[in-house]
Amino acid sequence: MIDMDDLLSIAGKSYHSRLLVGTGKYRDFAETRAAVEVSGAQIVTVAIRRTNIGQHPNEPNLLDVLPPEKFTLLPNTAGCYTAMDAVRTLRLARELLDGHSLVKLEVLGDQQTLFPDVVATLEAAKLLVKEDFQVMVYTSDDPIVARQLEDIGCVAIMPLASLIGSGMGILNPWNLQIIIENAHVPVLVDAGVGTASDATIAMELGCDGVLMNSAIAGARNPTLMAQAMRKAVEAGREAYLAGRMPRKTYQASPSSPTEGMLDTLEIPIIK
Ligand SMILES: CC(=O)[C@@H](O)[C@H](O)COP(=O)(O)O
Repeated sequence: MIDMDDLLSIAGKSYHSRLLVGTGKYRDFAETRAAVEVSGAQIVTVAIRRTNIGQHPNEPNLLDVLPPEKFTLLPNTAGCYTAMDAVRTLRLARELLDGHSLVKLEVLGDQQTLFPDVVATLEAAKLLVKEDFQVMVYTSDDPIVARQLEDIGCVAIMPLASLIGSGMGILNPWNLQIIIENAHVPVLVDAGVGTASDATIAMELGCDGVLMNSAIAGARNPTLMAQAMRKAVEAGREAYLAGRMPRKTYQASPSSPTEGMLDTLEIPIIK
């Protein structure tokens, strides 16, 4: 049973779900809506430069299927390659969403890897925090950059598990662990989750949440995968809170007592 008091707290607001989902790559808005519903996600991220949330008044609007009264929208800067592009994109989002300030910043370094440009990310984060945005920030799994982003005032740090859309899972759990241990704001894995066990591992490591898009949207059955991801995040969180059995050295330990066992037959040594 889920502990209803175990809440994810971001920028002063609390959420029961620790799974955050993207809204891209689905066949249509109906499929997006179905997957988001089943995932149980309360925070959904929207690529402002790709998705219509009012920029094009005569086209289908994502907000009609994911109303802001029901979901916390997280406008993101997917497709931005400079700090200023990202800042301008989020200013537009704030206008379209009546002053909404919780955003996800990502500034990409190149079109091939979609790795974050951490220098530009730091620059954009500084500008956005100054403009009173509450910035959740996509970054590399570098603990030093994570600390610098937190020092700037970002409200959540979102290191990648692996390349966006790759589905390769968590490549560097050790770095993630350092980031988690040192952070004073929520840490959420973002990008690269491929299947349910990846999400569980992230949560077992102590992540506060997981953000994903491709693993659900790209599954053969997106709504079924959305359900699996919801359970995976919950299971990982529970395992983390329960605390795993000690794992000090790789050494066997008999499951039944060894005292009082019958003597074995003496085996002659063959020369
Ligand atoms: C960084 C970013 O924009 C993420 O929201 C990304 O879209 C999710 O990555 P996956 O598609 O790999 O889950």
